[in-house]
Formats: sequence, C-alpha cells, structure tokens
Amino acid sequence: MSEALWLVVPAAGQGRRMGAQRPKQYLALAGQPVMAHTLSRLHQAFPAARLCLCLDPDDTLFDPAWVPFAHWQRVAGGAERADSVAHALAALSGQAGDEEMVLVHDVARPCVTVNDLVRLYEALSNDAVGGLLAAPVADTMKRDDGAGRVAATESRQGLWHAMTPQGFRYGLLRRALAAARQQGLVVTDEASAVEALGLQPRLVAGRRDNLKITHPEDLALAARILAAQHAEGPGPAAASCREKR
Ligand SMILES: Nc1ccn([C@@H]2O[C@H](COP(=O)(O)OP(=O)(O)OP(=O)(O)O)[C@@H](O)[C@H]2O)c(=O)n1
Ligand SMILES: C[C@](O)(CO)[C@H](O)COP(=O)(O)O
Repeated sequence: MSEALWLVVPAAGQGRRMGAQRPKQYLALAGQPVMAHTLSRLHQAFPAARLCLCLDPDDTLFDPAWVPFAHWQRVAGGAERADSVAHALAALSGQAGDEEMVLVHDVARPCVTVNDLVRLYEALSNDAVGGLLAAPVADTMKRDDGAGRVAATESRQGLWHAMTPQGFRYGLLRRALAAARQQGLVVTDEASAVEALGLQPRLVAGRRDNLKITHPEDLALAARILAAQHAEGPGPAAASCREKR
C-alpha cells in the first residue's frame, strides 16, 4: 500500500511584522488571499496528500473554499510556530504512520513552485533523515554590534537560507519537537529540532523566489514573483506526485 503524504501548514500567525489590518495569510495577492495561493501550489504538487491546517483558534477570516484537498483537517495553532506544528502532529496521532512523510510548509510562502515541491519530495523519499528546501547565501553577511554598525563580516561559505517545505518522517519529527520542548530549545524550523537529536537533514537547493511574506514590501514582491513565474510557464516536467506514485 502506498504510504500517505501528510502536509502540515502553519497558518496561525498574526503577521505582526507585516503590520497589516489582518494576518498576512489573508491579505490579497493577485486576486486571491495568500493562503489560497499556497494551498493551490501544494495541491498541484500533491493532489492526493492529506492536509493539516493550523489556524488561530480565534480566526474568523478562514474560508474552507480555499482548501482544494479532499482530505483535510484544521487544528488550533499555538503561541509560536513550533507549537502550531506540534499541535498538528498531535492531531495526526493514530492517523499518520511513524514512517510516513510529513512536509511542513509556511502558509506565508505562496511562491514555492510545483517543480521544487516535487523535487524535494523525491529527494526526501529515500532519505533516512529528511531535509528541507534551502538556498545558498549569495550576499556578504554582516553581524551588527547592537548599535547599528558592523561588528564583523561572517563567512558565507556553506551558509544557506532555510526555507520550507521541511520534510521528515512523522515519528522522528514528533520525537524531535517533543525533545526540543523538553530541553527548552526554541526552534524556528523543524530541521533545528532534528539537528538537536544529532542528525543532519538534507539541504535541497530550491529557488530563491520561494519568498516568505514577512514585511510590508514582501506582498508586492510576491505578486511580481507570481507574475514572473506565470510568464516562465510550467517548470521542467513537474508532473504531480499522483502521476509519479
Ligand atoms: N504561532 C504561530 C506563528 C506563526 N505561524 C505560522 O508560521 C509561518 C511562519 O511564521 P512567520 O512568518 O513569523 O508568521 P507570523 O508569526 O504571522 O509573523 P510575525 O512573526 O511577523 O507575527 C507563518 O505561515 C505563520 O502563519 C503559526 O502557524 N503559528
Ligand atoms: C521555517 C522558516 O520559514 C525557515 O526559514 C522560518 O524559520 C520561519 O521563521 P518565522 O520567524 O516563524 O517566520
């Protein structure tokens, strides 16, 4: 029996750095809410996947019409992103098998391409640890002195920007997040928790335009990225995983 693929989408944030009137996942982007774009990209890549959507318990803006998946559930998000992901994994207890793949993808990353999603899934399917989409750092990196001036220039050799999705087997990811919480380790991505177990997640090079919409200028940038991707046309034979499985 083919293993199920689980998608966890943290979408319970408030978008404080965006400074908008509503959480950024509900801001209009090319005629649709950010969330609708993100879920559409995930569904194009993984139409048969099962979605767990983390929403703020007080969220009154969510519309189920934006969810294209046949099998999906919502869970209450937590105080931090890691808590929301942990809540989703707890909700999947008894549903997801320990060896089944969980891909965690920020709702705030609507520009991820279907081709990158499928490439990541294929790269991780045979990887015992799991991994993440990432992009090598291309800028010179400065560390500040806390007073607005350069304290040092950091080597960018071997530095990557971690992105999402990040994919790990259900049992390992649940154990890793639980261990991080128990140790009081604050993690801003899933890979950090897996690394804390002494494992080395795989870095899968992805497009740099897999932007996380965070600051006000990012919304217009995301719109330009979507338009540019549309003009590019479909990537290299990015058949969805249903065709490939
Ligand atoms: N308690 C939280 C915090 C964040 N997220 C989600 O995690 C992703 C990445 O988080 P971030 O970009 O920081 O989103 P926000 O927390 O909304 O932004 P801010 O930190 O500016 O408030 C987002 O899709 C966000 O919705 C979540 O599900 N639960
Ligand atoms: C998971 C992530 O998108 C990887 O870069 C990032 O860590 C999320 O950070 P945020 O502060 O929760 O946006």
